[in-house]
Amino acid sequence: MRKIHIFDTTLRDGEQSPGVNLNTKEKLEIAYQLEKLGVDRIEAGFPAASPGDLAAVNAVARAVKNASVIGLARSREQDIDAVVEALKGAQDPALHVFLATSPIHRKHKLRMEKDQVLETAERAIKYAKQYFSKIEFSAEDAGRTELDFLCQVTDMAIRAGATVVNIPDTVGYMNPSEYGNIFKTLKEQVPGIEKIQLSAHCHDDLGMATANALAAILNGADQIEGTINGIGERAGNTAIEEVAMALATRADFFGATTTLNLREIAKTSRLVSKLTGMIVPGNKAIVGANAFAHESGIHQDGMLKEKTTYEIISPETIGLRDSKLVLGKHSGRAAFREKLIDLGYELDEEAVNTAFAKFKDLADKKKNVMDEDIRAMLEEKLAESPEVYSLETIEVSYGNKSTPSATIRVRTAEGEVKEQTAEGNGSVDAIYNAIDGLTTENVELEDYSIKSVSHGKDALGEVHVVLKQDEVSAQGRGLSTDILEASARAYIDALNRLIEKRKSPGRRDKMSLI
Ligand SMILES: CC(=O)SCCNC(=O)CCNC(=O)[C@H](O)C(C)(C)COP(=O)(O)OP(=O)(O)OC[C@H]1O[C@@H](n2cnc3c(N)ncnc32)[C@H](O)[C@@H]1OP(=O)(O)O
Ligand SMILES: CC(C)C(=O)C(=O)O
Ligand SMILES: [Mg+2]
Repeated sequence: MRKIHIFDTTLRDGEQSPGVNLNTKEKLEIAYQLEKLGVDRIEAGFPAASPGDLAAVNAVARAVKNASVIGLARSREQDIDAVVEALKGAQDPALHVFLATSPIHRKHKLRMEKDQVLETAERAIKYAKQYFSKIEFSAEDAGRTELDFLCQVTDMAIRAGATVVNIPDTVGYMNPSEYGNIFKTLKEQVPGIEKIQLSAHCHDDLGMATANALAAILNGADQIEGTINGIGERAGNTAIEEVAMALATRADFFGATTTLNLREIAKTSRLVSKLTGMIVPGNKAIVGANAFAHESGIHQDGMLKEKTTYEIISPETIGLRDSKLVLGKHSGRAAFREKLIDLGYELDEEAVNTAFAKFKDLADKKKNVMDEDIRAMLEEKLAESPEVYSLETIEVSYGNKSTPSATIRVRTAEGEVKEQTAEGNGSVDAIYNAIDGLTTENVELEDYSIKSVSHGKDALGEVHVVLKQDEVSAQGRGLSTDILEASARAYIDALNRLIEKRKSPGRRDKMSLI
């Protein structure tokens, strides 16, 4: 299999992401992790950009032992000198020098004719040659450069002494067949091309950075440049983890491989996200939180039977522990049953069905049903003692300039529906006054507490109350995504238990599974 070299530019192009600024310590931490990941080349920064970046590149250059360390420079002597300075102490230093070649860049940015571009780049490469044996030349905006001129530029770079020629799609304008064709043409038409490595550097403006990089590989590219998590200027660069996993997963198709230690991918992604502050979207290929998560019942059932039904990569390959079955409104019984086993509950089929129906109700109200939600739902008391009152509906009116009121409708054990409206000094007080008005019980609220069962705005709220009547007290619990409903449920639960206790005084409260 052909080996594809991985040129990591997380610390240079990745750092060009708006809002990202890595200090020396952070660059070093990422560089050490990139070494563990096994990238071949690390572009550590642009030393001419600032004394701080020069110092950071120098720290990386001195620290890294198992990858070549590279600094970027314009085709200007002072930039090249800054790279020479920054790479002092590097075990395997290399220069990356660039000049734009496309008509748009020549005319508007550089204000140079074609021959001036050729001369300037040639002069820079030859100047650098006295300091570096390894020089990569990039024809910036190669994607929008006339193909015959790009052949001329590549020829010049090889003759001047470049060891790698990079073909950047600087503005992410290419599609895979066009970009692949550039590599094919250069391979066919430029003399001496076999003496150097051809490199691909893609941007994701049209979402094709990885596809374009793979097309380059299919057409002879020896090196892929990219960043971890695909961060970088504007929409970012080719994500290295995507290329590495595409080659590993579809070796049958690409016939090429990297020497990356794939098990370090997840860790590297997390570190880069943490230090750059660039959050990885949940649906990001390979490293997104959902890349190995399955939510829908049919998929979960398939996964439980055989993982390859819905996973083309095993999470262990990139250093994750396992796939996740996420319970939500699309989940089915198979995944729910599995979750119950995971959480340590043994329920018979009927209990599973009852719990599953409750779970579906909850999933309609809540985006993510967490383990804590399921535990709380399962441990909610069984209607073991007959419910004297059960909550039918609740309506609360609250305004900071008006008196809160609540209308509660309950059903009695005999099937009678009763409704009562009451006011209170707060919403919960109004609810409790309305419930009091529905019953003939004279109870005292001894304790009230509320807590969130899981996390997030839609977390389940759990209310505990203790009611007292003639020295007998009972506690009740209510659970809902709405705290007022949870409050009403807790009060009615305690009321039912109090009535039950009065009827059979020796009996203890018992919580049990559904
Ligand atoms: C596609 C890429 O990712 S390229 C890399 C982008 N990275 C950076 O720009 C790194 C951070 N940059 C910087 O700190 C600054 O831009 C510096 C220090 C490099 C230069 O700063 P300044 O001297 O103030 O120049 P400024 O940034 O305003 O303009 C860039 C100049 O470089 C010229 N230039 C651009 N690319 C090149 C090149 N490859 N070779 C030679 N000159 C170039 C421009 O034409 C412009 O020249 P002009 O001032 O004569 O018009
Ligand atoms: C410096 C070059 C390689 C670059 O980042 C680009 O053209 O996108
Ligand atoms: Mg770039």
